[in-house]
Amino acid sequence: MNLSVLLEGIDVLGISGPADKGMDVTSLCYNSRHCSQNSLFVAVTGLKADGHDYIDDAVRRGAKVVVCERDVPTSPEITQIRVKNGRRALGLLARTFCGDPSSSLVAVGVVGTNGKTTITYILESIFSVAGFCCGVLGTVNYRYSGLKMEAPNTTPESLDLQRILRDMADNGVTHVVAEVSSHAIDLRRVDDCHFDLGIFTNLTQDHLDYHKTMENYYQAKKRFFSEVLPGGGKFRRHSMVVNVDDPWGKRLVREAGAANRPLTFGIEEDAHIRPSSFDLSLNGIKAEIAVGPARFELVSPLIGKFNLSNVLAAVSAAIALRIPVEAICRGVAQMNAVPGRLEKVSGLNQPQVFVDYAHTDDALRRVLESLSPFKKGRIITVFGCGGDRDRGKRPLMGKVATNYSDLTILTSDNPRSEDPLSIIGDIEVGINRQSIPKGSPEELSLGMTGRGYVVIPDRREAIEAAIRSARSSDIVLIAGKGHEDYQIIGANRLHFDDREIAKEILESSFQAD
Ligand SMILES: CC(=O)N[C@H]1[C@@H](OP(=O)(O)OP(=O)(O)OC[C@H]2O[C@@H](n3ccc(=O)[nH]c3=O)[C@H](O)[C@@H]2O)O[C@H](CO)[C@@H](O)[C@@H]1O[C@H](C)C(=O)N[C@@H](C)C(=O)N[C@H](CCC(=O)O)C(=O)O
Ligand SMILES: Nc1ncnc2c1ncn2[C@@H]1O[C@H](COP(=O)(O)OP(=O)(O)OP(=O)(O)O)[C@@H](O)[C@H]1O
Ligand SMILES: N[C@H](CCC[C@H](N)C(=O)O)C(=O)O
Ligand SMILES: [Mg+2]
Repeated sequence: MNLSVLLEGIDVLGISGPADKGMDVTSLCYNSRHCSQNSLFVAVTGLKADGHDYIDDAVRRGAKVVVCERDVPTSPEITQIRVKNGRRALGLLARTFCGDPSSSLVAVGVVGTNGKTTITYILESIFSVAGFCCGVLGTVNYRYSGLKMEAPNTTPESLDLQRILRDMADNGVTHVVAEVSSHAIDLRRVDDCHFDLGIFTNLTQDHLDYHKTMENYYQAKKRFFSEVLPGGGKFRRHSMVVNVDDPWGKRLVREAGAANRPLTFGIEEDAHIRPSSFDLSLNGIKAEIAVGPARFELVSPLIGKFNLSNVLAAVSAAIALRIPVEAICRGVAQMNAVPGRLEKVSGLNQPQVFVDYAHTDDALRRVLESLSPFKKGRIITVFGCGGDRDRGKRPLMGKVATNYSDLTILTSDNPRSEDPLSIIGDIEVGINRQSIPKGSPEELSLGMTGRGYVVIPDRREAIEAAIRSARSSDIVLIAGKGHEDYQIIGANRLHFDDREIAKEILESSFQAD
């Protein structure tokens, strides 16, 4: 693409080098290692590294244009374009380079601490029943038109996002549903995507390693509704769907509602869309939904009250997009499982074993609250906390898990660069050791029966101990890694899948019917 076309709309602070705006740029890159002949390299000041340190590398690989935030010595045949914020420029350049793909798509962004992935799956199912061709971007993968791509991040970097949206539009996709993480909003990954609708699920503690305070975390999410979304909506009535059971959701309506005409949903609170009655069982959800004076029935195979909230979010979004109720109900009913979210891995006559992605205290509490009414024996929970992530959530998760479980096994999640035992130590701080004593793995193998917790740092051994000590009347919850098929220990990413391991152990320990 012609450089002068590419630079339209970019706030250029200065240009040095040949500055031949007529030159042709063959590709855009934010990672020097991806540069080739006639690339344009955008130097991004990162949190770990500084793209400006890789300009030489980009040039060596063939980059002819460098967009940067400060002057960097380069050879005279390189065009250097100075901008205030490399990340911001990257998004704009990418949008132009890819032909602004989101303008021809209906795009829904899902924002919130928990429930995003689940809601994208439900909406995907509704869109498909309604006859639309749906693309999804999220934690589990990026998928559209029969393609499935690994997701290095829940929300892709702006350039990757624009490229994928381009490919979606070229392959017949009409509707996109994207999880929009707080990191993505803060790091400007989605600023150049036109969203038609934003969904807010909830806000509870997570990612304070990055945001530092809940207020900052809220402000990051709010930015999506107050700065990224407004003006985008192709559907005049509502461009924002909000869970008003969540106090931050109520605040969001007050602070970002005016420009977005919110459609609210809730189970406990008065809302535009709410269940007039519902029934929760291990077979799923049955609910009568009230939309003003209108009523309709729906069923979902998903388990738990938190999933009723997720269903309401998807239903509200679909209503805002004017999808017929009949298609909404069929779409909800057909979406029977989200990988690694309360995924049942056991069979008949075995303890009920679930693999779930709860990695915050709120998620753990809601999942355990949802399972508790159905327990005939004990609830045994296996979990750990990720390394190099929010440390403040560790004791909170320890408290919730041990309060709601008869037996808790503390283990490792993805320890990353941290010492697994020190992460477990942080979790133990939240446990009331007077009422919930620490047992040893030996006591557990001898049939420890009372309430308590045990530390088994090796995750496979922990899952094995939980399942082997379970009776067929027990429920085992393996939380934190859900769909992940790897474990990150130090810098190594090793194959590891809770579901595979649990099934293997169940097979060798219990006979399924
Ligand atoms: C905290 C965070 O989000 N960091 C993201 C950010 O990294 P960064 O700014 O630190 O980048 P950096 O590593 O310092 O590098 C700076 C620049 O130098 C460039 N570079 C670097 C090396 C080199 O050889 N050549 C080169 O050009 C890099 O390409 C980059 O442009 O920008 C990178 C490029 O897009 C992302 O890969 C990286 O995600 C990291 C891997 C990450 O772990 N992110 C997580 C926390 C995250 O984003 N999570 C949310 C979901 C959370 C949830 O849902 O619970 C997500 O959306 O995935
Ligand atoms: N509405 C909800 N409220 C609270 N907890 C929830 C809700 N929905 C799901 N959960 C819990 O949170 C976990 C993660 O759910 P899901 O993957 O749908 O959320 P997410 O927002 O995409 O998370 P992430 O940010 O990690 O990608 C689930 O496994 C479940 O334990
Ligand atoms: N996307 C989330 C997922 C965490 C999942 C958990 N398994 C971990 O590794 O901490 C994060 O990056 O914080
Ligand atoms: Mg997700």
